[in-house]
Amino acid sequence: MTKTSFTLQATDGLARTGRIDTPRGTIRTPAFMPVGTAATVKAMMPESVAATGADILLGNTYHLMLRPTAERIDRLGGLHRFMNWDKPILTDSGGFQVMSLADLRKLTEKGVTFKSHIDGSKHELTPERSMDIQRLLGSDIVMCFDECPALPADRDRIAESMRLSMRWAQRSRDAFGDRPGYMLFGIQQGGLEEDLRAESAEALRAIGFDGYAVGGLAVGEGQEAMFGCLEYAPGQLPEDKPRYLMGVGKPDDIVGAVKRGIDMMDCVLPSRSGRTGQAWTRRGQVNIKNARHQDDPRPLDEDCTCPACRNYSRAYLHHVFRAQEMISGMLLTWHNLHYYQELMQGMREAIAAGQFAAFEADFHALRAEGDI
Ligand SMILES: CCCSCc1cc(N)cc2c(=O)[nH]c(N)nc12
Repeated sequence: MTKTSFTLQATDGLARTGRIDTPRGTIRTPAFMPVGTAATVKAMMPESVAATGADILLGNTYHLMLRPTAERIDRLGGLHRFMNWDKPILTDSGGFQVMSLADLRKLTEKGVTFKSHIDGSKHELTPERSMDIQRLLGSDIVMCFDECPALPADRDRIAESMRLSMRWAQRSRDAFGDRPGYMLFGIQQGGLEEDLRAESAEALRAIGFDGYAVGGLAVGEGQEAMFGCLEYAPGQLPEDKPRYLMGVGKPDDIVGAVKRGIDMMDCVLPSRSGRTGQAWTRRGQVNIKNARHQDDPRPLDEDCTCPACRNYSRAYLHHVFRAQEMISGMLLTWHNLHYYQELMQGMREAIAAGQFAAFEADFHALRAEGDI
């Protein structure tokens, strides 16, 4: 197969389930995408990430351009070969990470210049350079180069930033060119302003993309404001293309986003919190470092089939976290990513069966029971 396609298979209310077909494999939607920032999902072997059920993972233009550089990865056969992951990879375009990580940033119409947070070296990112880096990496899904303003921000700042991102979206589209088998996603901006988001959606639709991201959220606005924006933002985007909500989120954020028409999400939370001893379960969150677990022979989650829950007790997990043993982050990261993928599979099945409302009710009822 040399082409890509998105097929909607069922809807239930605004929730949708479908598939994105690419030459490197199929992505079942709604999909959760683990984040592999520096060519690794931290504390996980690629085979383990695949075993959790992930169909796709994320990489970061910003991190990989600084170290080991996109040119080196290209010379070594591309990111898939480099990190031993042969399924699809989506890469973010770098602007968001520059604004959150780099030093001495300078933003102009052309792009951004900045100093590396690693060694202070000077760099420039533009829509054209971002497309070139993502091509060198071999990304299956390429993100437009955009600017994501930190919230809160006044309306004029949000409007100005969104319009810059739309000009950058056109330049990204022009620089990406015609690449059968690869997808380019536009990124909607506009903060929490419905009319600015509509303007952004129309600008992206006129340019034309293989998928559309809802950007500019999960930047401190809180769940209520995010859901308020998701009441209208997904519906402003083309119905026949994938809709990707960037940087989200906690399990209840994810269920609420799918309910409102989102098809793809990514977040560092399950892997990052796994390394700090925070387990996400169907009954809520468990801090395994809490002393109450030190004699508990039960698994994290009696109903979970991941290696951590099948083979280890809470007492053991508590011990290896207290002892700062490497296996601690491995086991809890595996559990969290497994749980996230189970949640996505449960939603895909519920939407296909027209039972999403019941799924959502059960999801919240289990968490309300407490006693975890
Ligand atoms: C690997 C990380 C991917 S998601 C990063 C991210 C997260 C959030 N919350 C928003 C944005 C955004 O508006 N634009 C871009 N490019 N990225 C964003």
